[in-house]
Amino acid sequence: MLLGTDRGDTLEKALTTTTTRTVADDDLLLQLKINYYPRCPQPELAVGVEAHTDVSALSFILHNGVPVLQVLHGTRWVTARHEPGTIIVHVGDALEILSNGRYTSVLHSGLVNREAVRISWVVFCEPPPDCVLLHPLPELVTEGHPASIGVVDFRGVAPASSSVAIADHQPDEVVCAPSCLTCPPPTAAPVVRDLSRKFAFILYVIMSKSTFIADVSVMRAMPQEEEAAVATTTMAGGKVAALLATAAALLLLLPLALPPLPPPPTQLLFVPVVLLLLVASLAFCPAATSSPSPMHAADHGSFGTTGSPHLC
Ligand SMILES: O=C(O)CCC(=O)C(=O)O
Ligand SMILES: [Fe+2]
Repeated sequence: MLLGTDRGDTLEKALTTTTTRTVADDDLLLQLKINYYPRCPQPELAVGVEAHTDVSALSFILHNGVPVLQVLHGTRWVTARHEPGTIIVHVGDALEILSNGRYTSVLHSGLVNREAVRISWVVFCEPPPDCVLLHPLPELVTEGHPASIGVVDFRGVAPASSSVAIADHQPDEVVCAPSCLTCPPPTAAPVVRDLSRKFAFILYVIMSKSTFIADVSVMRAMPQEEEAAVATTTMAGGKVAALLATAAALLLLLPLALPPLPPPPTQLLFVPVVLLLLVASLAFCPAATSSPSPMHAADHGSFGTTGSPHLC
């Protein structure tokens, strides 16, 4: 034991002696808590587990090696070493009290990682929750080392004079890594991607409809004999419009293929809008002067080249 065999026995006895009875060694409570820290795209904005000390005597942390555990060392937060195949052991509040501050309970917190999920299995070794009263061991209270704290109820009702933070979970509390975990709200990227998707769809529908509407209007406006030529022209124009519409849709869909970070390519939205305007102008505002002959209509190649003043 940490304080030597004799004191170890004394500590153990203190941990298992209640106000009403003396309990056996195996009455020491071992509580298992499993923490799951999801990946987080912006770890600097998130907290996995807030800074706290464990109320236990000792905590044993089995971890999957993702180094997120922070420990206050003097005045600096340092990342605890996460050696593969090792466990991390924390001194908790109960041991700090019993040892009269010779061991100090570790203030620690958990961050989250951008790339990796962190999982930890923590075993808290604690006195039985019912009615154990903790106080510094008399052997460790001397003139030069007065009691750092009076008697405290392990349930966490620490007297005001207590220098020890009775923090973290209570023995019978349902522990809560996920609810302690706060990940920042989604960045704008997914929102923009979602908008892009909707916008692309709407745009595509508008494009196909406008092509269709233009075609029908053209047909209505044309004399019978020009219909065949105009149909050819419209088809050629329709192809250009369809191409432009597809390009616009592709540009809008592009953000979907991009990773969630870095920042959203908002400016991309302008390109399809310009294309849309271009197509619209081709569709609805053909050059007023162009009056293609049946022979050359197809050569103009511009969408909706009808020469019809009705459309513009
Ligand atoms: O996940 C860890 O390494 C620490 C978890 C912790 O501090 C706790 O559960 O009390
Ligand atoms: Fe902890």
